[in-house]
Amino acid sequence: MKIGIAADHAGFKNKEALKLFLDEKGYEYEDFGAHSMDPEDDYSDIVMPLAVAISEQKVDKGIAICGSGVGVSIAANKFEGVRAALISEHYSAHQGVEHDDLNLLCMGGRVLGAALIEEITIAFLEAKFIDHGRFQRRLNKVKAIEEMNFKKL
Ligand SMILES: O=C(CO)[C@H](O)[C@H](O)[C@H](O)COP(=O)(O)O
Repeated sequence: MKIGIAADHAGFKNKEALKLFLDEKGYEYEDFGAHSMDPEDDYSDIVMPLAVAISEQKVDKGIAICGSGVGVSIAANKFEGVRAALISEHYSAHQGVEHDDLNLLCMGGRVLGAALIEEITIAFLEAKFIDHGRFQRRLNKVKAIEEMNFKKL
């Protein structure tokens, strides 16, 4: 599984800590930045390369952290094929993947502690989409909405 991670200035320290945790657990990942704590590393800029990689299926699952997790989730969901959600507890982290094929986990570095970020991350990474029945039907409807591309109407 190819994993990508990204964070703005507000999530930078969380991302660095999460990298150590992922190393310890044996996950391989690509760091899409930011690579320092520059306050001009805005969430929209830093999440874009990761969202593009997910959209182009170069990355299977992504993790994005900003101060609240709101900014990165809003920006990332503008990209085709990206299903980003702001998650702050264990249940939604795995249910989001199992039912909704969540592929970008967004978290708030100013909201969550390190232990919870780690627990949520593992739940998200270990979960698999249940690719049949009502979950597939609902996902197909979400994809159909995406394909309508309302801006062109
Ligand atoms: O949470 C965020 C967006 O939802 C951002 O990461 C920032 O934390 C937030 O906008 C606050 O920005 P600041 O320039 O660090 O005050």
